[in-house]
Amino acid sequence: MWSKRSRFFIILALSVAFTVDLLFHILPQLYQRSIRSQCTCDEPSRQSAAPRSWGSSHQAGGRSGAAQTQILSQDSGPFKLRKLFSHPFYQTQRTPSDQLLRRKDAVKYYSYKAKRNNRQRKKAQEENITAPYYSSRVYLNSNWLKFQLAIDRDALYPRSDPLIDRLVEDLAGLGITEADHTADEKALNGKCDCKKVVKPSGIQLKILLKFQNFGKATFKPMKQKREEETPEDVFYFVDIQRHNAEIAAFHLDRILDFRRVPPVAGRRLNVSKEIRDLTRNEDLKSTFFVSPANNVCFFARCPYMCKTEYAVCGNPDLLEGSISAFLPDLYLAPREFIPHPWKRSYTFAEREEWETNPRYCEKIKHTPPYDRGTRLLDIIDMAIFDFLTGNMDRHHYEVFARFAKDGHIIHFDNARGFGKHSHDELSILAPLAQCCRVKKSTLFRLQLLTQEDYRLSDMMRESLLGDRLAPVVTEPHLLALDRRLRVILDTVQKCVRKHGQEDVIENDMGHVFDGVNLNSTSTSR
Ligand SMILES: Nc1ncnc2c1ncn2[C@@H]1O[C@H](COP(=O)(O)OP(=O)(O)OP(=O)(O)O)[C@@H](O)[C@H]1O
Ligand SMILES: [Mn+2]
Repeated sequence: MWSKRSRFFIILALSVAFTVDLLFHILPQLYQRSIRSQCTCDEPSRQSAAPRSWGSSHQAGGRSGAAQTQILSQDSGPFKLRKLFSHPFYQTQRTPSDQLLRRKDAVKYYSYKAKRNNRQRKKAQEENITAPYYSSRVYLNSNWLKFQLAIDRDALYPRSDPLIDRLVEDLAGLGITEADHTADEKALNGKCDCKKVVKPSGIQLKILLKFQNFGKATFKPMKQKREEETPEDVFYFVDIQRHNAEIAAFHLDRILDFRRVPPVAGRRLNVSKEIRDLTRNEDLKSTFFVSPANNVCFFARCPYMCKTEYAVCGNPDLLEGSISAFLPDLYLAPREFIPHPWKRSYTFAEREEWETNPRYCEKIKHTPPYDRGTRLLDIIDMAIFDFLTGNMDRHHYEVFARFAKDGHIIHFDNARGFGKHSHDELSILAPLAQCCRVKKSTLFRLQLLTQEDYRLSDMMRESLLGDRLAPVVTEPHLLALDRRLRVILDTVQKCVRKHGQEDVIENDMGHVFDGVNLNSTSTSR
């Protein structure tokens, strides 16, 4: 058998092997496990983990502290939301609607643009910029194109389609290939050849992002922390834009079943690597600087009011913001830009007619495009939506030109909502209060959202947990939604008392819910 000496060496070798295993495998694993059990796990890196979206897989990941704890405590995702979306009020079928785009035209147009981009790539490489190559394989099957192709006369996206959740995941996680000023900022600098210039965008800073799959989006950076309320003396037209309001508005619009806000996701960008290094726009590049606190900052270059005081800064590079999916290019789907009939005066002293004339709605009712179809009712839906968020900045609205008077309104630009949770701005409800009209479908859903099992604040809380920047808004803002919902329903009730149900409630649901007693879903709780 083995000598004493070789037995000694075998034991020694085994002890060394065990010690190595203990030191380098067992202990680190135990340590990791103990950390994981306590950690509030910060968001993992951008590309490695797309945010968990409610429509797809339901494991918790990519969440920060409080939000993650909350998700883990609810076994498998958004019970309440799923229950809401399967309620009969959310199942009504409309007749198949007109699509906005013809697939053939869209594919031809984007293929042309991809080819043009590929040609520019060559030039860019000569300038030492790495530009991406777009093959049709990259974009023909992508969620942004599917989203654009699904837009129809009734809404920007279909109900309960997992496509939207996948698109939101893309917005929050896909690799960015290029950054630029948005078209309206280019127009201000005289560099836009676009036929349809929208309007000056003042001090608001937005960035156009292009993704690796040829999709596009607008990024609005964080300017105000979630916890800050807009000070009382600030006028609505100089109020700051809030990225979290853009995100929350998308979720609210979906919960109300309007589906008129383009999909939005929250995301933290590395402003050096994902904006400065990826832009070929020298103007944009030149607005970057390092702050005294060593943070990377940049600002909007525009003809008035844009100085470094209005800059946004990363920490030191990371900056959170909202990313909104692009609607089809204006070449494919031109939009009309229409002044809002209840727009506010954008001066300190002047008043608009709707503020002084109690019969203003009568006049509007007889003015095209409000004299037929659902446009006026859509404006009232938008007033309800804006009252809930507290957004007073609705000066214009946009519709797809192709649908003319029959198309839905697009709820663009919701960044001035969620400013004050402690104040309900009743004047936003003027279209409803003055016209005393509301769609039955809207009213039914609003009433449903006051019920214990479907409470609006609970729906919003749950829905927003799906965003990477959760919690997107603070608790008082969520509770304000319930309070404001009651104000809306009280306004409708007053109208019904004055004019009768027939005159106030527009039956857009056919006879399916004829048996439902509006009072059985009453506002009082
Ligand atoms: N997701 C999008 N897809 C396509 N176009 C968009 C999108 N978001 C914004 N736009 C266009 O850009 C315009 C300005 O956007 P938005 O109002 O959100 O920015 P803003 O900085 O608040 O501008 P403003 O100060 O003019 O209100 C919109 O009216 C719309 O025409
Ligand atoms: Mn705006």
